[in-house]
Amino acid sequence: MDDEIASLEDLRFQSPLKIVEYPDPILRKRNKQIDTFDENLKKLVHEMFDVMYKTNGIGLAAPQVGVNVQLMVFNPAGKRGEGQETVLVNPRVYSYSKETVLFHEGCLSLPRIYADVERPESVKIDARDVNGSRFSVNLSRLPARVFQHEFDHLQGILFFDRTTDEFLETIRVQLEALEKKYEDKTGLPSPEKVEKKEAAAGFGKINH
Ligand SMILES: CSCC[C@H](NC=O)C(=O)N[C@@H](C)C(=O)N[C@@H](CO)C(=O)O
Ligand SMILES: [Fe+2]
Repeated sequence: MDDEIASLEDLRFQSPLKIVEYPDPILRKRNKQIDTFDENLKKLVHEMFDVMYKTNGIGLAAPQVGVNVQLMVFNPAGKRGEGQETVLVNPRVYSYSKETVLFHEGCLSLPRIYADVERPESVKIDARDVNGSRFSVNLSRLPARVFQHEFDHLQGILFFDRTTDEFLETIRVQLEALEKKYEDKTGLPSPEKVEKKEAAAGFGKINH
């Protein structure tokens, strides 16, 4: 676990939030712990839900909007006013179920790309809420799936890092198109290429 604490500067953001797409290096950076529970954090959370709903998401991690801190929001219903909105600050996993399930997953940072990803069916976590109060919760089914997808973002892992090389071949063209889009937009070489997956995957070894 990364114990570095985010400064006020690290928590600064620009409205309206925009989704950061692969292969932007922001998605692979370390995400710092939050210990400032103020109005700025509440505004960031509110705007994260806004952009998540607007882009047809069901979960969003702070690095996906360019803020490298340990924060995620999700609502498996995907609509404001429906389902349950969850905000997790500095989440930690206590345990994963042995039972795993496959799910067809998409990512707002990899538009229109989907993959079957195997993950534990349920997970026990603890976290702080937006006011800084600690709580524990057991998640299963879709909430557990979304949590694990967002928790990966907080470790710099993208869902295609968890697929087989054979599957990767089937989405290579789409990943390369995103790499070209990044190069055209920034004038910089893509910081990672799909064929260099092994070297570029996150900043830690994937455990399951
Ligand atoms: C199944 S976990 C997906 C979480 C992801 N969050 C951030 O990247 C996300 O919201 N992805 C969307 C593409 C998504 O899953 N949208 C839903 C509802 O439109 C879908 O079924 O595609
Ligand atoms: Fe994602």
